[in-house]
Amino acid sequence: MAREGQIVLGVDSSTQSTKVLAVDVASGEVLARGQAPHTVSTGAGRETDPEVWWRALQDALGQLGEYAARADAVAVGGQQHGLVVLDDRGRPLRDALLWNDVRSAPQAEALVERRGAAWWAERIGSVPGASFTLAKWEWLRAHEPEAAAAARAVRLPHDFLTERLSGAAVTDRGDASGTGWWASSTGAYDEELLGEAGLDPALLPAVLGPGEAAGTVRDGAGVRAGALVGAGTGDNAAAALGLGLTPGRPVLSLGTSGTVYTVARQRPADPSGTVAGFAAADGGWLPLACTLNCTLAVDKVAELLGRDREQVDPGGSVAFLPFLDGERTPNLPYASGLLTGLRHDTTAGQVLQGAYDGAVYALLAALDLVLAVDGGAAATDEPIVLIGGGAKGSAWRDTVRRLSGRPVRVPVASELVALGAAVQATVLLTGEEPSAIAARWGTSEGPLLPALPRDDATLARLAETLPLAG
Ligand SMILES: Nc1ncnc2c1ncn2[C@@H]1O[C@H](COP(=O)(O)OP(=O)(O)O)[C@@H](O)[C@H]1O
Ligand SMILES: O=C(CO)[C@@H](O)[C@H](O)COP(=O)(O)O
Repeated sequence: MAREGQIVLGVDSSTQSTKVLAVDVASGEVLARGQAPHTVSTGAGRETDPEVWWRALQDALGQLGEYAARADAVAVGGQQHGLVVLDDRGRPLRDALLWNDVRSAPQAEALVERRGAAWWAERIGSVPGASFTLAKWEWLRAHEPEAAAAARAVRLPHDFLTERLSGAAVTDRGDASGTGWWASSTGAYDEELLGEAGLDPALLPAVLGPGEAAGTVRDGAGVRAGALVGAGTGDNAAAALGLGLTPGRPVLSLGTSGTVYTVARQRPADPSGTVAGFAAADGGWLPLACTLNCTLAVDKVAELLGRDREQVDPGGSVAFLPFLDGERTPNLPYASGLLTGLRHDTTAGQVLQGAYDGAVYALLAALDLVLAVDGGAAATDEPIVLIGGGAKGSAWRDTVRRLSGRPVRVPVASELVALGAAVQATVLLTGEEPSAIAARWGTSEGPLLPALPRDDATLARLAETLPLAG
């Protein structure tokens, strides 16, 4: 039972920033919020110093006024897959290799080649691509063997922060399932794969079950010492908790990454590699497809065109694949952007609309495969739940409606990842099911935008440029 006056903190440590919400446990009211930016390297790789995340967390906590010092529990949702290597005092040996760093593509290809995609899908639950932590570990072994050999702890981004808060070396099944070395078929680390990777299992965090606590906040960590600390989870799994997501309801998240997912009763095992078979934080499954080029790619195109991101024009004949960072879905890590179909009468606004269309096309093509995990695509009148920073934009909303032909629900509650972490923290206090907390807080309530007629002409133009199974 929720007690009057109890407060939880939910943290979202994602690619571009850390966001923290202070939430009233009884009502779900957001009492205060804080946000601080991260720096991500540019060029061939994508790296961030984990100390940047810790400083951003402290900065964001400092913006909560009295609430950090009054919190009863805290949990961290974090960007998935990133490789954090630490020395024996918990200090980063080098900057973290992030999920959107495609330098590890050759290592991912070699891993898949060695066992075959079907083996990975069946045993691990996902066919590893460049984003997976295992491919990053192999990249590190190949390019910086001294850093790999010096590692005394290997963590994911959210584990790193949970450990700084609580001193506990723990993770959860949701984020562990994005490593490539946690097998969804057994619910445990795959010691055979770890052996092949030369990675001592003793360097990895313990995997906590749903509802288990990591421990309590230690002195000087920026949150009331003694407050309970949740296991945390990956950011997409956290958002699913935050929404109280039920099987068959599709979510589309527009952030640095684009993701489409649902929760499923059946364990996903897609040998095509399009659908990652992640575990959900509450014990179920989280089939998910992820793109590398979403809001940042579209914002870059707007900048190149000298336009505001909302200045789009309808119509025209372009097909634009905005794969500026290489791409993960479809698996084209060496790709770059492609623009075709330009005419004398093409407007800059149509080119910008083309970038939105290309980004959303790649996501929607994967949606049917995501929904098929539980045995069939959901009814097309089932609304897509639209979240992430991009969901605030009209051009994004209209593009998803036009290319999906489905209604779209935009929850009023922004920051679903941080809210999901707050739900996980609340479980520690009240013992409720996460879905009951999300329902009590009304997290998925928001306007329902009606379906628009599906724009088959644009979809056909894109499919002609790049056919995608869907
Ligand atoms: N009002 C808005 N309209 C459209 N897009 C927005 C708006 N505000 C923020 N964004 C987009 O949201 C993105 C950040 O989304 P977010 O989900 O916070 O990212 P991440 O979780 O990956 O750090 C930015 O890249 C920006 O393009
Ligand atoms: O790699 C994935 C999912 O597999 C990404 O979704 C990351 O988890 C990063 O998320 P954002 O920073 O874009 O929220």
